[in-house]
Amino acid sequence: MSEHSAGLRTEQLTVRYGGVVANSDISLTVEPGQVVGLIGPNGAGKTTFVDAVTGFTSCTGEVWLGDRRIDGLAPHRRREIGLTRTWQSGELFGNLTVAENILVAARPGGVAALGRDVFGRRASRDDRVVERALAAVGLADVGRTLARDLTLGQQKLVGVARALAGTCELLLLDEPAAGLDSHESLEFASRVRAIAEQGPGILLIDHDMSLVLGVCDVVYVLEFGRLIFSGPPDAARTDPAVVAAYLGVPMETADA
Ligand SMILES: Nc1ncnc2c1ncn2[C@@H]1O[C@H](COP(=O)(O)OP(=O)(O)OP(=O)(O)O)[C@@H](O)[C@H]1O
Repeated sequence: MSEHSAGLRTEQLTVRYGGVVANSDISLTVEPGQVVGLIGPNGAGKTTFVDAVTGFTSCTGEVWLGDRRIDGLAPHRRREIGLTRTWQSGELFGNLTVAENILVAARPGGVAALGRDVFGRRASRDDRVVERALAAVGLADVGRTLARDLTLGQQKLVGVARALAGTCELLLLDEPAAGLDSHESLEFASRVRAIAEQGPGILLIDHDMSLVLGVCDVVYVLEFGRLIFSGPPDAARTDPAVVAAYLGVPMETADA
């Protein structure tokens, strides 16, 4: 992670898939150190937004990381300058250790590179990358554990550590807590908050409303590709448009 993280800003980001406007004029900001939620019903366009920001789908409009406009950059260049993400299908490689799972994502050459020079001069630098990434998610001692031997909650955190390894200015988490029980989800939320406090802004997509509304500083709500709300989580809980589009009924505040 960088000590001086850069925020994310999009201006009128629009994605069309044929006749479907999956994202329409989305202007959104994630400041360094902020946790920002992006919520909405299935098919609202949340993953499309992450794909567009990270360069995996094309868009019109503008994407900025700090003072650098990045919407013309290839996905791997955006990753190199610190725009990192998790994937909805972000399973770990069960037969690899946690450290190997992290290095596979963090290093050019992937699994092959691990075999080539695991005993070489890059090894100590790799150790530091793994150490820092695991410390950031509060899992200092699991580097040598096989990924399949972790609890689901630990696996989710290693998925986040994998995204944090190397340069991370801005972290996009796409349904990172799917499948966690309420206790694990609370633990996950505190880790997300702790990561943001170390510098990077975080964009969090999840359907667990206790998690999102509990941990985020700001939330944006999408419906049919359009933003229908942006503001503090407590205002989202009772906003009529958000309730009608997504929540169904107003939600109590976290401390109610
Ligand atoms: N590659 C694609 N080609 C064509 N249409 C797509 C593609 N990806 C997504 N869509 C469409 O774009 C819209 C937004 O989908 P998206 O997956 O971004 O929604 P989402 O909010 O992430 O949904 P979920 O909560 O189910 O993950 C949907 O109508 C979807 O069918």
